[in-house]
Amino acid sequence: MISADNLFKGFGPKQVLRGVSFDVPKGESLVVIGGSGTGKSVLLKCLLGLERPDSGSVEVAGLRNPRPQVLAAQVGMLFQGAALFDSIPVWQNIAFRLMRGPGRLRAPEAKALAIEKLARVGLDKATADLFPAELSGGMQKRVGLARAIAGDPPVLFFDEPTAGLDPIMSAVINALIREIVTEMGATALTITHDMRTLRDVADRVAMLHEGRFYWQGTTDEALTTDDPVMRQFTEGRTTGPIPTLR
Ligand SMILES: Nc1ncnc2c1ncn2[C@@H]1O[C@H](COP(=O)(O)OP(=O)(O)OP(=O)(O)O)[C@@H](O)[C@H]1O
Repeated sequence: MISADNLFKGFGPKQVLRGVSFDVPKGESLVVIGGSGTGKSVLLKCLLGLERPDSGSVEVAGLRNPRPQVLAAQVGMLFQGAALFDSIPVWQNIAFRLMRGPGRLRAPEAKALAIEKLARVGLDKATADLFPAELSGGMQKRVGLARAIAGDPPVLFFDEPTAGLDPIMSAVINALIREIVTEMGATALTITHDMRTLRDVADRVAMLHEGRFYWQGTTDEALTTDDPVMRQFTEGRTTGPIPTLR
C-alpha cells in the first residue's frame, strides 16, 4: 500500500536517501524514526510526490511515483504544525478538498461531514464555526486529524503528530491516531522522534540511518533489540555509534 524500491534522492553533492526500500502492507501502521537531518521529511515528500526521486520508485495506494494532485483523494496527511488556513473557519478547513473538484460537496453537506469528523476527534459542534487562531495547539492537532480523515482515505501520513504538545495531549493524540487507523482499516506511515508515539501507534518500526532503512521490525522488537544504533536512539543516549554535537 505504501512502498519504496531502492529510492535515491540527493541535493547537489549531498546524498540524503541512498537506497531506501520498504513495503507497508494494507492495514498496517509503520512508524519511521531517525535522527535530525537523516531525511525523514525528504522521504515523506517523495512519497507524496512533492519531490522527484533521483532513481528508484515509490508506490502509494497503487499509484507509482504519483503526482500530488492525483494522490490527494487517496491520502490523508496530518502536518507537523497542523497547517490550517487561518482565514476560514474550522469546518471549511476540514472539508476543504471535498468542496472542490468533480463530485464536490455543497456547503451544508460539507459542514455536516466536518461536524461528524470533529466528533470523531473529540471536539464538539461549536468548534466548527471557530477560526484556527481561536484554538489551542492540541485542538488544532485534532482539527488537522479530522481534516486528514475527512475523505476516508485508504492511506494516512502523520508527520511528528505530537510535536509541541504536552505529554498528556500527546498521549491523547497518539491514542486517537491508533484508534482511527484501526477502525478505518487504513495503512499509515508516521514520522516521529517520540518514543510514546512509537509504542502507541506502530505495528512495525523502521529506522532511517545513513540514507537507508537501517533497521526494521515489530514494535516489541524495536523496544528490546540490542542493536547499538537502535538502542542509542530509543534510549536517547549521547554516546554510541550515532555521532552527536554537544
Ligand atoms: N530542498 C532541499 N534542498 C537542499 N537540501 C535539502 C532540501 N530538503 C532537504 N534537504 C537536506 O536533506 C537533509 C535531510 O533533511 P530532512 O528535512 O528530510 O531531515 P529530517 O530527518 O526530516 O530531520 P528533522 O528530524 O530534523 O526534521 C538535510 O541535510 C537537509 O538540509
